[in-house]
Amino acid sequence: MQTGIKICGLSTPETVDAAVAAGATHVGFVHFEKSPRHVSVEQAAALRARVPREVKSVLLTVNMDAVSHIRALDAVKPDIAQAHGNERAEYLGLLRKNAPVEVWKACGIKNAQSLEDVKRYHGALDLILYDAAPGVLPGGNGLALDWDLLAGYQHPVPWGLAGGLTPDNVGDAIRTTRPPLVDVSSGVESAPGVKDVDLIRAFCEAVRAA
Ligand SMILES: O=C(O)c1ccccc1NCC(=O)[C@H](O)[C@H](O)COP(=O)(O)O
Repeated sequence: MQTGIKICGLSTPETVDAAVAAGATHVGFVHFEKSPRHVSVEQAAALRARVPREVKSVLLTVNMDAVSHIRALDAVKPDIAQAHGNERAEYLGLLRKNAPVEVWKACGIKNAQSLEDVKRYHGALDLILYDAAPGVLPGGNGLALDWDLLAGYQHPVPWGLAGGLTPDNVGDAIRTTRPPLVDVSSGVESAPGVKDVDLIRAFCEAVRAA
């Protein structure tokens, strides 16, 4: 099956259109003020409105209070809410009950124990996104996790691979871990927060060629 492609941290109409044209299956908007990719709820709603129905939109947040989060989801109307902080399973369950979205949880993977630790979320989410452990930011740091930890792992829930992926290494990542979905942010940027349409295209081509 073709690997899904999520281009995350898009903040301009041009790069959203480029990601869609390049064949991304998911586009992500980061609503987190400390991020160089931050967009306001209003900006995220305007970007989301450009996305055709066959491409899924993701609103990424970090440790937001539940009421503001549900309000933001209501305004942006993404297909998916991606929680990228220390949100608990109960919080994800609350979102699932109160917003008409899939709920994804990003988890930093340091070692084999991390894979055990994320089991606490099973049952409370629709997809788990394995990322590198947090760096300066909770995500979007361009850091890769140890792909060998995922090689041959029997995943109990739907999952995706994030962290340090680039057009040059995504083929190796796919061959090693066989992910249903890959997620990239800084690997398709010319500077933090500045997406590069040529890199977006190259990334999508590399995924399809893998
Ligand atoms: O991208 C950000 O700035 C960000 C900030 C806070 C939490 C998460 C963030 N991004 C998460 C993503 O979905 C990234 O695509 C994922 O962490 C991979 O990032 P990268 O290693 O830069 O490709």
